[in-house]
Amino acid sequence: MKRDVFMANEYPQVMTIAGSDSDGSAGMQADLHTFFTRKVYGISVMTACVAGNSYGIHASISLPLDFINQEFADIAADFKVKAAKTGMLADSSLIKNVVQNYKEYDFGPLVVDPVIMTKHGNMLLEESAFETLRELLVPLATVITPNFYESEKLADMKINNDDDLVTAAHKLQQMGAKNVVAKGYHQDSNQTEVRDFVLLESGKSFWLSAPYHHTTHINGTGDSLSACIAAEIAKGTDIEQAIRIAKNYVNTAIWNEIAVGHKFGPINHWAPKSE
Ligand SMILES: Nc1ncnc2c1ncn2[C@@H]1O[C@H](COP(=O)(O)OP(=O)(O)OP(=O)(O)O)[C@@H](O)[C@H]1O
Ligand SMILES: Cc1ncc(COP(=O)(O)O)c(N)n1
Repeated sequence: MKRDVFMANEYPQVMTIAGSDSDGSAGMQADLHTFFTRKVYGISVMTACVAGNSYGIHASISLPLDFINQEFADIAADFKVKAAKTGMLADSSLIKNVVQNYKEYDFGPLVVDPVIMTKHGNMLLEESAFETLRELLVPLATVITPNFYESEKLADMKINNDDDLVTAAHKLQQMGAKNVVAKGYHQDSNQTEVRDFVLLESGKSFWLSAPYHHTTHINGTGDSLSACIAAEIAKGTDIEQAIRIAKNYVNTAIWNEIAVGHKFGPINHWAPKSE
């Protein structure tokens, strides 16, 4: 039987630094589903774990900082990570620890998904850590992907319309994030469209819009969007194209629902065509 030999550069290595979500729909599990279907090799630094299911999150713990340091050291000693993303970082000490490790090793461009609260209202980051997030992590972001609520918190302003979202994106860029994907509001059952505002390092900006899908299966959309951007960057795709590919990827995964869980379900990572 002929054996195929896959060269190292055919499978770029991408790292998620995130929390585990036991129901598989969001967090690190959504990142790894995304990496797998985008044909990159997924590596994971687990920071925290939440226990939950499609009804909600019921418990949460952070992993010891020494253990997280060891995860980073082991990965750096053996792998060539081409890009990474962050997800749930729980508190200020964890953010500082991740930032310190990221500065110590070379893990390539960083996509920051500034996870603060799930779309069902569970807080995944302590309020006292918002300032640490702004000061230490935002400036490391090659791309930052806040949802509507996270843009309000990080930019410290109320967002009532498109102009406000644009202002918030500029504020995040002034804080040091190179490229910003400020995701628009999508909780209104009367809306027909979702719109995300993209502000690139060059100053170019544009809106990415898609039809609004009425569904309860949107857990992990933000995780998957940021993971797909990191996967594309690792493959060498330019930032604008990586963002466009990721938006299409998530959109297709939302529109092709799978019946998993009884309440708020996952998106379908198999639906988008993989390249
Ligand atoms: N119901 C929907 N219909 C169409 N697109 C959607 C819907 N919900 C989310 N999206 C899209 O999914 C992408 C992820 O955005 P979202 O605001 O859900 O991120 P998030 O809140 O960070 O997600 P997460 O819940 O994983 O933290 C955005 O491009 C958004 O427009
Ligand atoms: C560990 C972890 N990280 C991130 C999310 C985002 O959640 P959602 O998609 O429900 O907003 C989550 N539920 N769990």
